[in-house]
Amino acid sequence: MVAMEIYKEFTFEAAHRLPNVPEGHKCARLHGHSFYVRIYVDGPVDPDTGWVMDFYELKVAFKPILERLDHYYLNDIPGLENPTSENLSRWIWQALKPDLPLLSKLEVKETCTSGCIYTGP
Ligand SMILES: Nc1nc2c(c(=O)[nH]1)N=C([C@H](O)[C@H](O)COP(=O)(O)OP(=O)(O)OP(=O)(O)O)CN2
Ligand SMILES: [Zn+2]
Repeated sequence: MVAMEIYKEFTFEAAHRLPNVPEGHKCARLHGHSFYVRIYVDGPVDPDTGWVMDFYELKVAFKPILERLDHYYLNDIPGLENPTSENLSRWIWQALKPDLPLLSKLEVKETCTSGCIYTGP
């Protein structure tokens, strides 16, 4: 059976500040981003359906997590007191993996030019 990696993209808006940056760093100030998240799952292509899993199921799995992030101040969310891209990636992974066992990788971008790729655990 052929294995493939598929993905789905999401965006959300949120505010944050980075509490542990050096004095005078611009990211210590409150600011916001249009965050971009790409969720990957890896698995065998079912010969009957022709897919690894339905993209819709991926959307359903991520929805409750998205709702915890969208239009919130990330620093207020338990586990995201220091909401760097790296910490946000790990936080999403830990929240999503139990409901999405085929999760293989995720990307978080906070600007057009800056982001993080995480492969767990
Ligand atoms: N390794 C990390 N470095 C930085 C993070 C991070 O999460 N991980 N975060 C920030 C800030 O949140 C900042 O908002 C984004 O940084 P930066 O790429 O410098 O943003 P710019 O808008 O200035 O990007 P340019 O495209 O270079 O204008 C900082 N560092
Ligand atoms: Zn930022």
